Amino acid sequence: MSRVKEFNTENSTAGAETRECVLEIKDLRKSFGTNKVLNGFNMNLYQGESLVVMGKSGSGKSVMIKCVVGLMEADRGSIKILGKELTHLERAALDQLRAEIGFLFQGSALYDSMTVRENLEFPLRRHAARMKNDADTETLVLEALESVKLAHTVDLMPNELSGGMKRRVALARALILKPKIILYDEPTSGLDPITSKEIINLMQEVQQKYNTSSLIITHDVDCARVISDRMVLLVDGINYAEGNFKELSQSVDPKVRAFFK
Ligand SMILES: Nc1ncnc2c1ncn2[C@@H]1O[C@H](COP(=O)(O)OP(=O)(O)OP(=O)(O)O)[C@@H](O)[C@H]1O
Repeated sequence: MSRVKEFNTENSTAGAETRECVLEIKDLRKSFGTNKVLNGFNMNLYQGESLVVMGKSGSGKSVMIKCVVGLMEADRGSIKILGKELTHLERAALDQLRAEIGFLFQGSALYDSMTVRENLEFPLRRHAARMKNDADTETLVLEALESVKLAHTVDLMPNELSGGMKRRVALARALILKPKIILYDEPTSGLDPITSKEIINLMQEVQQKYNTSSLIITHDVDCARVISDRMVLLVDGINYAEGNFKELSQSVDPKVRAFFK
């Protein structure tokens, strides 16, 4: 019997099964010595949806993301991205697949010694082959910056930008390869409520414009409420509960309730 508590009423996963699964995680396990961090984690991200994964500090969210992007090797389990099993891929194929995933890391992670333009050109240079038939670099850089309403900052240095602007430039950089999936790691952390709202609005806009699927790791209940089509709660190393925000926030299970206090 499944251990997962599914809150599967109304529209949470309705229709999800008929959509393409762009990221499928099955029975993911990762331990460090005796510390069993992921203990059979399962998750599906479907085309076009915004899936929020919430877990308390130290629950293994970053470990899960690192396994997905290939920065960490899982002990067991399967990760399929766009139908391709990660563990079976050679380096070149893995690199190609990585170009299908955009990341927005905590703290933006822009290169401080590069201009905004150079920051955005960086992934284009790394994946030059992917973009060879596309518009020229300048057009792509400006298009990505326009999507986050910051085309006028193209020649500025990161230290000339506010925290919220840096986050938006980082989002533009994540978008520049036109990825099918975007992974957001705590997209609103360290931002004030108004700037957080701006970022959330932009995340929704780019989702529509670029037709991406989003996996969002966050502690921010307000962010989860606004952005999630569906949520997975990571507790005790597993996908403990799944459902939409309304369903989960009305749960009587103490482990689920703890997220919404
Ligand atoms: N390289 C590592 N070596 C040993 N233990 C690790 C390593 N990386 C993570 N861990 C352990 O795995 C557990 C989960 O860490 P992780 O960073 O995934 O938590 P998290 O849910 O992302 O937390 P936070 O919300 O605070 O960022 C922690 O107990 C951490 O100490």
